[in-house]
Amino acid sequence: MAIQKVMVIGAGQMGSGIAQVCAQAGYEVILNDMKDEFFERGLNTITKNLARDVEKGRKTEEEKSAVLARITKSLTIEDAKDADIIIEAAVENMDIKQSIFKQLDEIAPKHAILATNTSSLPITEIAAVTKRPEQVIGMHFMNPVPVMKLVEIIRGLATADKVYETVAEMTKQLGKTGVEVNDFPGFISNRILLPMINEAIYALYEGVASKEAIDDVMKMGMNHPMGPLTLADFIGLDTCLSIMEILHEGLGDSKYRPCPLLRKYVAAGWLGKKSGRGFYIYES
Ligand SMILES: CC(=O)CC(=O)SCCNC(=O)CCNC(=O)[C@H](O)C(C)(C)COP(=O)(O)OP(=O)(O)OC[C@H]1O[C@@H](n2cnc3c(N)ncnc32)[C@H](O)[C@@H]1OP(=O)(O)O
Ligand SMILES: NC(=O)C1=CN([C@@H]2O[C@H](COP(=O)(O)OP(=O)(O)OC[C@H]3O[C@@H](n4cnc5c(N)ncnc54)[C@H](OP(=O)(O)O)[C@@H]3O)[C@@H](O)[C@H]2O)C=CC1
Repeated sequence: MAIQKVMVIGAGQMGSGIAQVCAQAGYEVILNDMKDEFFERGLNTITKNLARDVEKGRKTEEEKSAVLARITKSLTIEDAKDADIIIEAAVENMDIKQSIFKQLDEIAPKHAILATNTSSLPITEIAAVTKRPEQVIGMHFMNPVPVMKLVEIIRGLATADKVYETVAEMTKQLGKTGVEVNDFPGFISNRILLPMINEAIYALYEGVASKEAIDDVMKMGMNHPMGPLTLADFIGLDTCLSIMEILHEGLGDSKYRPCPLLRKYVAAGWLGKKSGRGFYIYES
């Protein structure tokens, strides 16, 4: 199936990045969020990223305008009616994702693929609320989307081979590398990454070292580009907590219990970079 029109649901840090790389690859993109201000915030991020590319000589002003012209605003899920693929990047919450997929199943054309950028939720459970589970798949981009090469492509229990192949081909068109993964909580990326981040938070909670020291050890000692606490802030502490809860519940092992300090920060609204404060404080 030839994909021409892509709808992205959620214009947050991931949705805006996905919309940008799709538009850069020549796809027509419908970028959806619930409120105008959320869409505008997402478009603003895309515009800034493209402006930086122009500044650095990687794009011309005309190319920047052409990418932006391929992105259309949407504030209603009804706009899925003529999309070939919908990539959902709303918040990491099963009820919200199932409600979106139920509606998409009613609205989207029969041939349309319903993909989710979930970090950890079972694809099979999301697919189960639709009448087309064979057309539901995980397309897990990494943050920041315009920079990171990987897309984990996750097959749900019922995902058809043809759908997998179409998504693998689209991933290549986006200039990314797809890696095939089966449907288990956290897939590969977050099953390995998040316990490390959670352990770093435990180290802080138990007073083993300061946040800066913990980050320095992993940056300078292990050559990680960001320390784990900086990375947690970058991902979003709400998303980190959701992923740990899904690992804990889905794999049933106490080694995945979320650190109480992580829960406390999320309860306080300290969500990391996106809210201005997490382990560190950020200027807007
Ligand atoms: C939670 C999940 O489900 C899965 C996940 O995504 S987990 C998170 C995975 N991501 C990571 O682990 C990221 C780790 N961090 C990094 O790789 C790097 O710190 C980084 C790429 C984010 C920034 O790199 P850096 O060298 O520290 O900073 P900087 O020099 O400013 O940026 C490097 C390049 O990335 C670009 N960049 C940085 N942040 C960006 C952003 N948010 N959006 C777009 N481009 C960005 C910069 O423009 C720069 O490009 P050029 O060098 O070509 O101009
Ligand atoms: N952060 C990361 O590093 C990564 C995250 N992911 C996954 O991507 C998804 C999005 O995460 P991220 O971009 O960080 O989160 P953000 O909080 O930045 O963005 C989510 C966006 O979706 C909007 N939204 C919520 N519900 C709906 C809905 N029903 N319809 C349309 N839009 C909606 C939110 O609006 P509002 O602000 O009102 O809630 C917000 O604008 C999650 O599933 C996450 O697990 C995957 C890879 C990496």
